[in-house]
Amino acid sequence: MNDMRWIAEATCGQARAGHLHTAHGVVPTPTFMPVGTAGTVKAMTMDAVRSTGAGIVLGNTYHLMLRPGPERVRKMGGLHKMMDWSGPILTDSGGFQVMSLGALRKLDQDGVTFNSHIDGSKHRLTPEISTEIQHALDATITMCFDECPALPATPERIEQSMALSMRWAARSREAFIARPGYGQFGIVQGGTERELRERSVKALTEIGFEGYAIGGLAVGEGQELMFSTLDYTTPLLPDSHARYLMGVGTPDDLLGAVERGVDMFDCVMPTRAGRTARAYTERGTLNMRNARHADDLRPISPHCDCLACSRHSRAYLHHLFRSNEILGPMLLTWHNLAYYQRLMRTIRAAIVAGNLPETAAKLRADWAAGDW
Ligand SMILES: CO[C@@H]1O[C@H](CNc2nc3cc4c(=O)[nH]c(N)nc4cc3[nH]2)[C@@H](O)[C@H]1O
Ligand SMILES: [Zn+2]
Repeated sequence: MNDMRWIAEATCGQARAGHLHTAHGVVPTPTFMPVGTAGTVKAMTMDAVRSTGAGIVLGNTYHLMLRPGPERVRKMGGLHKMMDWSGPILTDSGGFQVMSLGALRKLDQDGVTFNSHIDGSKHRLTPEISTEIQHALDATITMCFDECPALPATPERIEQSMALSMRWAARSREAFIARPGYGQFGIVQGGTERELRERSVKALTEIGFEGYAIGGLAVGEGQELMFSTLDYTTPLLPDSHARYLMGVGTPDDLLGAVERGVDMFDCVMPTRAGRTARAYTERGTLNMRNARHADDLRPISPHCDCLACSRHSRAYLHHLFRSNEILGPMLLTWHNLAYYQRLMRTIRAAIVAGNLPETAAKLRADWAAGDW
């Protein structure tokens, strides 16, 4: 097999459908990656994740390096065997998690020194260390080690941070060990500053990667600014490579980002919502703790084949969450991930059929129509 590659199948406006060919299998895009932060998609067995139709999952270098640690992951046969997932795994590089999780951290030109949020122990991440850990984890897709500046930030701060991330991208690429079917993605930075985004894309495409991520977004800037940043950033990226929008998003975010040329997504929303009684459906979201569900014998969604919808009722989910039963978060996480995968399949089919505008209008109308 050659290096990992994304092969286009169809376009509809800026939107693209294609396949990501990897050493661990082929993934149809657009695709949504369930978040498996610490080597588990929270509240899900991997059989359940597979049943939703997920093709690729995400892991986090930051969490896995702290616990169980790369050496123990290796002793368990590597991340794929440890998790019971033979498909592709994309690992984030740790910088974002350090900045958003690490209690105490010191950023310097060479990397980041931080104390574990678990036990306070001292650790260091650099482009080389992060890339080596991702290699030890046998990540199918390795992410560059970057710095994602917290917003709001001055254009000067964004520019300094982007320039640092581009230097770190070159060092990450230098440390990457190329293997057939494996790849490394560069991460575009530059906040919501058009000229900085353009410079970042130029720097990354001159280095050359198997795919490109758009970072520095979904950090509180809001959907309008995220979309306007995508409007001028995705068209600058090579048509022949996969594009991954990090940390996004709601169903409406996913649809709008696919319309702007994005192929890959990851977000904690469907799994986090599943644990907090929030159900995603074709008609918007439901709070399963709400008393109005107490006697409702209908499934969460009539269009869903997940275990919650095929075997149980809204009344049962309501009962489970009111009783704080562990089965509640399990079933609702399963449902939310099944909904996200069904949504991506619907969007993908519309791109291939050439009717994404009509399908998008129907999706938005249904979300606005409210519960059945
Ligand atoms: C605002 O909600 C919080 O934010 C996260 C989602 N938003 C997000 N933006 C990201 C940007 C980057 C980046 O620039 N670089 C790297 N390496 N990884 C990233 C990961 C990201 N995730 C969720 O954790 C959620 O809790
Ligand atoms: Zn369901």
